[in-house]
Amino acid sequence: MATSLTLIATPCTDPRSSSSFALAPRLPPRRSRDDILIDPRNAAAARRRVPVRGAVRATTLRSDQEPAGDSGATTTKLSAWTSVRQERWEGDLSVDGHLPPWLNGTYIRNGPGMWDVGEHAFHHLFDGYATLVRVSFRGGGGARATGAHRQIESEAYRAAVARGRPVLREFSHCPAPAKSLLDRVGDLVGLVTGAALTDNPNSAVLPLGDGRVMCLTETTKSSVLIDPDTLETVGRFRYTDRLGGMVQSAHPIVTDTEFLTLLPDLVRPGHLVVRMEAGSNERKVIGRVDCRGGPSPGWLHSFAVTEKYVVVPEMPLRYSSASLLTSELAPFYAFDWVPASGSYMHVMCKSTGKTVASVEVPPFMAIHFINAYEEEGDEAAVVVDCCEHYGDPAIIETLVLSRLRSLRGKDVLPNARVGRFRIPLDGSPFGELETALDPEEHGRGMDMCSINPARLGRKYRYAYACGARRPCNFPNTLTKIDLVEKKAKSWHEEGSVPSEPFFVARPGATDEDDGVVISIVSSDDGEGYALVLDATTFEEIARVRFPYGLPYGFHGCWIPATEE
Ligand SMILES: CC1=C(/C=C/C(C)=C\C=C\C(C)=C\C=C\C=C(C)\C=C\C=O)C(C)(C)CCC1
Ligand SMILES: [Fe+2]
Repeated sequence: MATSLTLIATPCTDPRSSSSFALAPRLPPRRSRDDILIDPRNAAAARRRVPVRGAVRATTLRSDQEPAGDSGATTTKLSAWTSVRQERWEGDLSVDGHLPPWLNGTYIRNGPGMWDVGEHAFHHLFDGYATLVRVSFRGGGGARATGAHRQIESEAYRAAVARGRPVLREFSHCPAPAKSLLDRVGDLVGLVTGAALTDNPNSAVLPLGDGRVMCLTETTKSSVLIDPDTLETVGRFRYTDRLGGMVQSAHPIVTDTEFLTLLPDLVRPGHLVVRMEAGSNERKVIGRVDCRGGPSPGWLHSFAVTEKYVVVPEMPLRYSSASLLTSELAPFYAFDWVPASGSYMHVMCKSTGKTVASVEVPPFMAIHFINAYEEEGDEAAVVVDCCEHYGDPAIIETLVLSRLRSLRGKDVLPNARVGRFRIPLDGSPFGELETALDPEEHGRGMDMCSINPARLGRKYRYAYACGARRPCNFPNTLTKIDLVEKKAKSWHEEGSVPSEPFFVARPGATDEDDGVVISIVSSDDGEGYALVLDATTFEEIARVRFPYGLPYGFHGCWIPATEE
């Protein structure tokens, strides 16, 4: 079996695009299925898996360690959990349906699209090397769009490709300890300084207020800038402050003027709340929240803000400092589940840095916060919504790749709901956690959410998220949640895996749901397309098709076209 991962340039001439190319890693052949020849010149053939003369040979990187499949896992053409087959591609996309004439700009999605390197197959969804997918809409409602995908060239990715195996610590993967004493000293230095941790920025993609576009995940060093047109990795985002910190939230809150984020303190459990002005690389501390439980801060993938406050969650799934500093896996990979440590919500005033509320709340488990807002009056409070997994960290294990591949159609997705916290601002010691709407409305699946950004930190009505049509092992619907009527509408197609529904507002819109929702879908028959839904009716209005299936990805963003 070929194990070399040397990158080889393989020119790819696509008559529909003058700038198409592919750079395919030399990869081990698949064992379980036929190799696939993808030729962007013949999308239909690629979809039917018909080899095309002169096509770019791009071998699929599917893991050999896939368990003996059931539920059709061995026969499906679904590409969601399969490594992207080429390092990059770019070309024209065909549109089925009618795009709104005002849709003029670029949608980019980030996510872990490559889970295999050399002989090594990653174990967990979160481990994959970052793959960007772009769809550019030209406005005017035309029947064409352009698209691309490209790997982010982090140090973790480049080193893995060069060495034919992962070199840095990924979510569920710790590199084997060095053999020589000298190398072991080097390893220790790497662990203590954070140099041994990944910089693979596979979670979010964020247009900053100054026009730069950042991709990142949970390590501070994973912040990189990319070119939104070419998807090229521009380079690491260098913070010019001296705040350091090994980890950060993967979801900074970015507006035209600022970038707010949280830096967990693993040594003295707490979080620094920091702000960076648009155009700057310097984070400044707003304040510090001390954790109330221990022994380390609660995992903080995302958080929420209101107009005046930053809400800092503290849940019992806590960073395992030992795991991050010794490169050994904890019970939940990088985390420990410590239910006795309690669950808390802290509220910090953005302008003074003072903690105005710190309450104990019922146990919770949330990866993604949806939004938050202030309620005024006699019973002033902060309301915070999240995708809540009933205080159970089982969702982490649900996202192991072998389970995603082999348990399709089995009803093993843990229940989730829209959890709504009420944090009183009158000094009361406790906050409430209730279910915002009957979870049956969205099939008891709930994650990967977006809102109209104009409602950020304000009272709002609609959230878009992935829900469930059971039986399923992964969220498989796109769902619009009406938090006032407490109802949901869903899009679903049997066997398809849609990624985060991302809301894009119509320019000039005043209604909260006036716009479209974009999601990238990996379909059961092996196709990959951007689905565009009318956000008001939640009806499908267009599919923008890639000539090959796409891997699952996490979060998207929208960059409006600039006036020419
Ligand atoms: C989490 C830590 C690390 C790495 C994290 C990475 C690389 C990615 C995390 C991605 C996440 C949390 C994605 C969440 C997706 C949730 C889904 C799809 C939910 C579906 C539910 O139904 C480090 C940097 C390795 C170490 C610190 C912790
Ligand atoms: Fe996320």
